[in-house]
Amino acid sequence: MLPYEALEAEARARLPEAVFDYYAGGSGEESTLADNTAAWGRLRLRPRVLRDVSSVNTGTELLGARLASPVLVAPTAFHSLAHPEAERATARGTREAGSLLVLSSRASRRVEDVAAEAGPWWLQVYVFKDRGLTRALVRRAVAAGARALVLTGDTPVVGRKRRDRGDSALGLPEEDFLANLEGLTRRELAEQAPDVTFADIDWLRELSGLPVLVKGVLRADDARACLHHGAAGLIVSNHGGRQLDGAVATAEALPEVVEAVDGRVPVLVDGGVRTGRDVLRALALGARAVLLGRPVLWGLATGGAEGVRRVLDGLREDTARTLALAGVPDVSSVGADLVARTLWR
Ligand SMILES: Cc1cc2nc3c(=O)[nH]c(=O)nc-3n(C[C@H](O)[C@H](O)[C@H](O)COP(=O)(O)O)c2cc1C
Ligand SMILES: CC(C)CC(=O)C(=O)O
Repeated sequence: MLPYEALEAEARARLPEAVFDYYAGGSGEESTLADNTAAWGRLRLRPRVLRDVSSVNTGTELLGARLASPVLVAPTAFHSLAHPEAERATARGTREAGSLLVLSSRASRRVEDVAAEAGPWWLQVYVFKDRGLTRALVRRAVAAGARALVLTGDTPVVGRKRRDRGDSALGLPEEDFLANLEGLTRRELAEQAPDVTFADIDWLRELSGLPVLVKGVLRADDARACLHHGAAGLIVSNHGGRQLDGAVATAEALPEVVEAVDGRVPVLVDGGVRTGRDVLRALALGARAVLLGRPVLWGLATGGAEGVRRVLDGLREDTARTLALAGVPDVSSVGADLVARTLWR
């Protein structure tokens, strides 16, 4: 079994079935979920030979943050389903690994408590129907030291997951569901705003004074519109195959977005990144960094903060070995020549 498969199997054995299915599952027929991993695997590599790789540097700088590798933690909801220390453990493991946490608006612990354990972190923003809830959360995140906001653009409504057994099967306590929605006592009021638009990028930037990245971009025209509204970075993502099923795999969408952005802001990518080879493929297609969703949840479920650290350290080591095998001594010198584009169609 590959290390990722073994980790997932261990998490599956530990978690209640409904929780595992909530984390692992995708929407619709799960075709995008399957495609994400498969699409990275289809990209063939073109290693360089006879380069001195006696020292390989995976260190990366991203919007002012120094990171041990170009791998970040993607925002995922409700970590208390995986571990009693929840997002506090995720934050600690991420910091110990020298990575950056993107904290979900749907975190099950208060942002202030998570921030106390975190290294550099960004807040993922869902715009709620009641924009006052979003405003209050953003203000708290700024006060607690968030360095950027990540507006998720692909979730005006929540995708229907085929393995969903309903909220009650998850057993998520009400206070965990509402952890960051101040004063809210009923779940219904925490609905996504279906009228979220590009103008909300401007709103969030003015409200917070922080750089705003947009997550969920899969097209060149949307990428250009985000830049027009002052986005400081883009994340090519299909939400791990949990929103519009049938949406293009992120490895396929990335080149189009990179081309449209033309180096003006960093482009990141997530979805099905599991190995150092996948990290190399993403960088070769022009991404500055990748984000990990489910692998971090499996690390948390199997080992708390230490489990999260192990997952991130493991991927950093795999990335370093991959770079050495590809003849690349420094992540910053990964270029488009590393992938065979003729086979990629
Ligand atoms: C259980 C789960 C919860 C998620 N919750 C959020 C969320 O609250 N906000 C968000 O922007 N994305 C959310 N995502 C999407 C991730 O940020 C990310 O795009 C995706 O998981 C990356 O794919 P991967 O899991 O294959 O690595 C969630 C994904 C999962 C699996
Ligand atoms: C509460 C949901 C909107 C969280 C999420 O983004 C997801 O489960 O994919």
